[in-house]
Order: sequence, then structure tokens, then C-alpha cells
Amino acid sequence: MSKTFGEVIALDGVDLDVAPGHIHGLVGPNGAGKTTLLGLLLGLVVADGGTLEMLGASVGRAFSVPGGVAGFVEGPGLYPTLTARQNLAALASLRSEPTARAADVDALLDRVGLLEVAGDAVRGFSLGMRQRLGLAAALLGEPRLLVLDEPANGLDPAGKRQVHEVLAGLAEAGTTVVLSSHRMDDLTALCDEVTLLSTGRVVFSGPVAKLAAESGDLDHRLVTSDPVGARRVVDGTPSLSLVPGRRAQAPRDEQALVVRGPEAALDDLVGRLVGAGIAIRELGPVVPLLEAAFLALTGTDEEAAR
Ligand SMILES: Nc1ncnc2c1ncn2[C@@H]1O[C@H](COP(=O)(O)OP(=O)(O)OP(=O)(O)O)[C@@H](O)[C@H]1O
Repeated sequence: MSKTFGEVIALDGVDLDVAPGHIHGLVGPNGAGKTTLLGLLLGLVVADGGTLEMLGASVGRAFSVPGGVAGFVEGPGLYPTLTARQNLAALASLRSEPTARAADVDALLDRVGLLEVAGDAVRGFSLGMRQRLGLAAALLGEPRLLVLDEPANGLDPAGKRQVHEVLAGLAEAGTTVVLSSHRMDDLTALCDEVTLLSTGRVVFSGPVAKLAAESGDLDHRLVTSDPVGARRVVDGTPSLSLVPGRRAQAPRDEQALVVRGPEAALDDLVGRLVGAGIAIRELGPVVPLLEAAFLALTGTDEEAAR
């Protein structure tokens, strides 16, 4: 699918294939096209080119989607002066949803952890509470495809776990979920597959584990009892190099070296350091594996290194 806004190519021949009952994550730098793609799935954006099939139905060039699709982009649309409970009841009746009964509304609020504040006006809600209410609103019609833009945005760890549980439960029951996130750890915890977008193009699509395997040689932070000696040992280890000028993760840590090379060379290095009587205090990736893959594939690696 393709979509341009004037001169800006938001989506450039993007191919997205999501299996029923799967949780699929969209990830990419700011402006990569994630929201535009989610907007297409929700019928808020119309593609310029390509074809879109959802829940077995073909979607034409119109602001519409098949029944059974729900979600939100750029934060849920809520009525600030109404309570959480009134918001869900109002949305249910507007959409003529079958689950408009008060008991169903309260069950949904309970599911997303908002039952205690069901009688409070949404105007006083935090970002995380709004996100959770948005999720509850999307679940009113028991969707078969749920489309969520940054659903974990603004959530505290407990709220995040709750949302993760709700989404995992939905997927287990057969609902397909497509969501965007900037957080690789969230995607790892939640998604079966991810699509990595960069300036409107797919640079990776597949299981999260496969993404990690694409990261190639990783920069590792090395802290030892003898930085000068360790530097010599690194220089003498085949396939390994010191990364000059690259800052290690912890600031003010002058003793840390950053080394780059394949896993086998790092294993070799450990043996050599021990053989030279140098104690290894720390050896680990400068950035987590998935984040490194993200940075490498989206071309933001050098930027992150500065
Ligand atoms: N309605 C619009 N009018 C003009 N340009 C737009 C519009 N919507 C999106 N764009 C442009 O399309 C590109 C993709 O934007 P999009 O919001 O889809 O990215 P994103 O990956 O969701 O970014 P973010 O992570 O910042 O939310 C950007 O260059 C953006 O400026």
C-alpha cells in the first residue's frame, strides 16, 4: 500500500500480512508511517495505491472498514465531561453496539482496571487511564481486529501488565491485534511478529527472534581490572575491534572499553583476558539486542552513538 501527503511519501509500497489471532507490532522512528498505516486499517486514511483486505473483505478507496474492526490512533476520542462509565455507555449507544448494558460496561471497565474510577469525569484522567478507557471503548463491539496506536503509552508498570494481559487474552480467543509502539521491550513481551518501518518502507517483517538475529556484530561494553592491558588483549584478538570514541552506556565511566565483533570472538576474548590475569567486571551489549537491530535497520545507529 502507498500513501502520500503532498510531497511527503508516508507509505511506500508497504506490504503487511497479519495472521488471525496474532499480535502484530509496528515499530519505527518518528515519521516512519506507523500512524498512517494504522489509520488505513481503521478507515481514517485512504490509500493512493495497493490493495487492502481485512477480515476476508476487500476494502476499496473509501473511508470505511468492515464490521468487526475497532481501535484508535493518536489517543482515543473521549468525552472529557462525562465519567468513564458514561463514556462507554454513550459510545455504545452511538454505535448501536449489542453490549450496551450497564453490566457489560462495568465488566469492561474492570477488565482494564478502571472500575474504581468508573464514576469519575474523564477530564481528570491521566494519559494512562485514557489509554485504558480507549481500549475498553474499542472492545465494546467485541472486535475481530483491534488496531491500537501506542496502547502502552503513559501506562505505569502495573497498567502495562494489565493491558498486556487483556491483549494476550483477546489474541488467545482469536482476535487479531495490530499495534504500534516505540518500546522494543513491550513488543518483545507482547507480539508474535513485528514490522519495522523506516521512512514509509518495510525494512523487516517477521518474528521478534528473527529480528534479533539480523543485528549482526554488536558493540559490547567491557570493564576490567586493567583497562590498558585489556586494550592490548582486544587488539590481539582476531575479528574483534575497539570502537574508538564510542561512548559506553554509563557516563563518567572512563574505564569502560567498547568492543565490536561476532559472538565467537567475544568468547575468545574472555579466555584471553583470563589467561592474561585480567579480571572481567562487566561484558554486555551496549544496547539491548532488539534495540540494536532496530537502530541498525533503520539507519539510526550512528545517531544513537553520538
Ligand atoms: N495528515 C497529514 N498531512 C500531511 N502529512 C502527514 C499527515 N499524516 C502524516 N503525515 C506525514 O507522513 C509521514 C508519516 O507520518 P506518521 O504519523 O504515519 O508516522 P509515525 O511513524 O506514526 O510517527 P510517530 O512515531 O512520530 O507517531 C510523516 O512525514 C508525516 O509528517
